[in-house]
Amino acid sequence: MASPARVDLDGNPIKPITICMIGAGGFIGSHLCEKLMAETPHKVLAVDVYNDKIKHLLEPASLPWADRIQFYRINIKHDSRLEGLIKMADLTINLAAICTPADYNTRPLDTIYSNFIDALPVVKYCSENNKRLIHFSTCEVYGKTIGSFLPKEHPLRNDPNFYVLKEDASPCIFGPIEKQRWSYACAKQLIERLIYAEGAENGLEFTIVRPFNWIGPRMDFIPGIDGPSEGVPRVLACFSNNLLRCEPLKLVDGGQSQRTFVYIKDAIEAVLLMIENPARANGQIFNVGNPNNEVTVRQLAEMMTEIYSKVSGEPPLEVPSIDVSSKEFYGEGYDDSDKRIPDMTIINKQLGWNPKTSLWDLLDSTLTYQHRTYAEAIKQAIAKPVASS
Ligand SMILES: NC(=O)c1ccc[n+]([C@@H]2O[C@H](COP(=O)([O-])OP(=O)(O)OC[C@H]3O[C@@H](n4cnc5c(N)ncnc54)[C@H](O)[C@@H]3O)[C@@H](O)[C@H]2O)c1
Ligand SMILES: O=c1ccn([C@@H]2O[C@H](COP(=O)(O)OP(=O)(O)O[C@H]3OC[C@@H](O)[C@H](O)[C@H]3O)[C@@H](O)[C@H]2O)c(=O)[nH]1
Repeated sequence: MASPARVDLDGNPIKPITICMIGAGGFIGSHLCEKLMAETPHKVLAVDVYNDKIKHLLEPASLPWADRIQFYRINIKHDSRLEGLIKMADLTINLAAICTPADYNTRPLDTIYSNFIDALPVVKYCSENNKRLIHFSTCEVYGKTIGSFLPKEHPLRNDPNFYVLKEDASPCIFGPIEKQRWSYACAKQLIERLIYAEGAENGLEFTIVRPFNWIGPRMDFIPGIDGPSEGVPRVLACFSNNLLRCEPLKLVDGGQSQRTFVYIKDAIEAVLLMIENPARANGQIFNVGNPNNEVTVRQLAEMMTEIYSKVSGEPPLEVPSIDVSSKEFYGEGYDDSDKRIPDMTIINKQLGWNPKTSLWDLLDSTLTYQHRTYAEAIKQAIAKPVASS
């Protein structure tokens, strides 16, 4: 019996489309490709310089979706095939970016080029060819909260008007130019403004996504195992690496910054709704996060330590964390977002989406994955120098 036709939020049947996904080999791209292959009839032209995270979707040729996904090893900085792929597709999703904070102040030029200049042709080709674009921006475009400028004990710091981040109302507050941490946020803000202007002046159909710390399996890399030993990934991978190696977790400037974390699988549901409901998503900027999962970085470290001990069966370290200064950890020019609570009004109204997974549950499944994937390799890497001496 044929499976029932899939319908959108307004009850209309969903037609299969072709998606040009740029940055498909990254963390978010790999989960989005998985979802599209397993649960939809859509085709994906997967563009990236790497494909390790989607290899399991590309091989063997007997996979049920083999004729619906094709990988193109393309650096969008300089490859004339890009326009052709955008023309072949109904929708382009641009995920490509340098997006790890350790790069923002140490490789500021690459960061600005990657997040602004390299995204320009993608926007231009979509606009000129009347193709829909879903562009990945960031919650970092909000920068610091208004409340962060009030004295520590000021009562208005507890007023949501001073910290909740709203797509259509909140200002974007960055530090001075020498704090190059904000070069990423600034480049992302300018490409958002350009896309918005293409919509206003030339009718580009666009959706902008502002992810609020999406985390889960396959995020970044474990230094010395599947990435450079001196590399500094985002916090989930940094802390996972410390836990796997039985080293104290490093709390930058005391771990006082606050974040809300959302499970990648919840967030991907929101992206699928955007893909399949263009009438509700076009012209919108969406916060995608989980306002209920807020912790300080210190609390995150404590929670991950407890969960990892349960998952691995190893007792927690006697000294589970140490404080490091941001200058020591990231170098000159680092700065930080103090607090990130997404307002959910727009995504609720347009797409009826809400995140489901608690921080405890998402860390439990993610750390189970990290342990299963890396514990043995770390053990061998640690044993190596001893064995060869
Ligand atoms: N993960 C999050 O919580 C988060 C938060 C805010 C914003 N974002 C945004 O979402 C997008 C995806 O993030 P992610 O977490 O999957 O990062 P990621 O680094 O895992 O993925 C980015 C992918 O883009 C590819 N890429 C970069 N430059 C390229 C180029 N010139 N040509 C071809 N491919 C290129 C990389 O190889 C990588 O596979 C980024 O734009 C990022 O700024 C993510
Ligand atoms: O080992 C570590 C790593 C990180 N941290 C802290 O943990 C917090 C989170 O750091 P992450 O590296 O995950 O990145 P951030 O949340 O600061 O920014 C991220 O969020 C939005 C996206 O656009 C980007 O993926 C990235 O810029 C920061 O306060 C950082 O200083 C530690 O205390 N210890």
